[in-house]
Amino acid sequence: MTAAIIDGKAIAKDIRAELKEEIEALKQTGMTPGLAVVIVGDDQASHTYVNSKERSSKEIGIHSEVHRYPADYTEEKLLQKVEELNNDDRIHGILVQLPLPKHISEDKVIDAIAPEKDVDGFHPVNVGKMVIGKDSFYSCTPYGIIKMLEKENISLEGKHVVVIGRSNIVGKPAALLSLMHNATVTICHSRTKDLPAITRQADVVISAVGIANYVTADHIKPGAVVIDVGMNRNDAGKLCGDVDFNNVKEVAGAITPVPGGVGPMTITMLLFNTVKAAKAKSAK
Ligand SMILES: Nc1nc2c(c(=O)[nH]1)N[C@@H](CN(C=O)c1ccc(C(=O)N[C@@H](CCC(=O)O)C(=O)O)cc1)CN2
Repeated sequence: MTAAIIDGKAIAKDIRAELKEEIEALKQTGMTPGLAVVIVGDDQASHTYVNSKERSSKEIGIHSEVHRYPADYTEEKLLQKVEELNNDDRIHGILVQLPLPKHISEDKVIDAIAPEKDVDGFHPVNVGKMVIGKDSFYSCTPYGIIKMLEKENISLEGKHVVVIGRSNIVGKPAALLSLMHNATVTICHSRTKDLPAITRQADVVISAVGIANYVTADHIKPGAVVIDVGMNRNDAGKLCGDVDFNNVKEVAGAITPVPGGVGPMTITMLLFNTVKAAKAKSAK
């Protein structure tokens, strides 16, 4: 069997086109969704992601602001900036790019963002709502996985989803969102014993461990769906996921590539959440 390749780029493009139309309609009512992105420090990959967020926002008509600060910017000043953006009526979504420099507490900064503007879905209020199955802003990468499966007509109802990784940003929300879609969910992590024995029971494997070639063909039940969230560099410096793609695709029923799988959905769901925040504001 050779797996169907799930094209995240194409799905992201379709969703962005839908959002563009929705924004045009919102603009007719006098509402322009606004997104503020804050970045501290000089991590090159983070700057690339932020530039992409700015470009993607503008392409679909979102008012976009990026606030760039040097690595020695203080926590106090950053918290003040967040407060200013919380009170800015043109801004419906606020995102602080992670990771932050070590001297700044990510928790403090995330907690300072108004939950109704937390388009990253990282604030404890939004995480708590998700845990109890309520609508909220969901973390963009796992939400992107769910949207991607929906667009591919892959239902999670009654399926066994095995998530590898327990981070607050990907692993835990991916598990909770799968549960919300009536999957039976297992979370595996670095202390899990006999991982392949568990993943081989899965109808859907979501890997978010950050180790190249961690998931091999013997981890996968024939025909299973394999979602690769990893972003690693191989020995040749090439971007690759957690999954041994060439061998796993011969066993799986469907698989996401890296690049071009889950990655493009992350920024798309940020745009989606920004439009959702703007609509919620205009409904008030
Ligand atoms: N505040 C946040 N910080 C971070 C988040 C986040 O969701 N919110 N996620 C990651 C980085 N990230 C967005 O910020 C992100 C990562 C990857 C991609 C992506 O499109 N990847 C492409 C490959 C890109 C390349 O060639 O390097 C792909 O997989 O196809 C988008 C966004 C950490 N920080």
